[in-house]
Amino acid sequence: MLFVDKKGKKPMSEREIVAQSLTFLLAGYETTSAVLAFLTHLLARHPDVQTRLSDEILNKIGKEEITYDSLSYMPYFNMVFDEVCRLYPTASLIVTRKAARDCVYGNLKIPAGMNVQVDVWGLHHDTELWEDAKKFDPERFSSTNKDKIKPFSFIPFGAGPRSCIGARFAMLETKIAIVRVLQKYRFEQSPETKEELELECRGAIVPKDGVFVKIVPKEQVF
Ligand code: HEM
Repeated sequence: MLFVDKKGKKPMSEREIVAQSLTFLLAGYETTSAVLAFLTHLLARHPDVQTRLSDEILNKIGKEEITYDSLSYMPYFNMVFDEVCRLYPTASLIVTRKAARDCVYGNLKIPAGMNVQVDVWGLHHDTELWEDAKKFDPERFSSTNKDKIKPFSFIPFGAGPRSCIGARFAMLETKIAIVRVLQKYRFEQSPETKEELELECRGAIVPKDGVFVKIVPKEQVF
């Protein structure tokens, strides 16, 4: 990537390399770290979910080294990850588009050239789309329930040709981090653990004062 293009001809300029690196750092760092923070908080608050996730890790990986293959089939992890991204779509403010032509939706006119922002947060918390929308419930994404989700009502990584290029990578990073910890420890609530997190927007939507949980060694380290 650094020195030649796909056909092995024109090298990337230094400016292009810096731009790509910055995009990956900015788009990829804060978003994933926020998801990890939200996930940690929710696991501490929902020990039943954490136990099921730990059991999946124990069954699929146990004390073995993590590999790409061992991470690829973890259906419960995927459900938990999706539900965290539904409740806390950290990058919901960057899903924007410029109208290519005049459009009319009901009473709303959108002239060509207008910038439009998709209200991802609103979609993910809409009580007409999600039953008990505030509840953390990974079962919404089980193989039987998933089909009931309306198209485009769940878009933590955006949608279409300009959707997040790092979505699979983000999921993989999150899995590696969480599997590593849950192989040996569990998350528990501490006196500082908040019931409702305060949020702030720093490009990504993040927990305002971080999250507080206890990390306790498992009695039986496997
Ligand atoms: C959980 C973590 C992440 C979330 C929630 C997230 C979310 C998003 C969203 C919502 C968009 C806009 C998509 C659209 O407008 O339709 C986006 C774009 C993008 N993301 Fe991510 N992202 C994450 C992680 C990453 C990672 C790890 C990378 C790279 C290593 C990355 C690189 C990018 C890039 C380059 C774009 C711009 C794509 C384009 O304009 O074509 N993201 N991301």
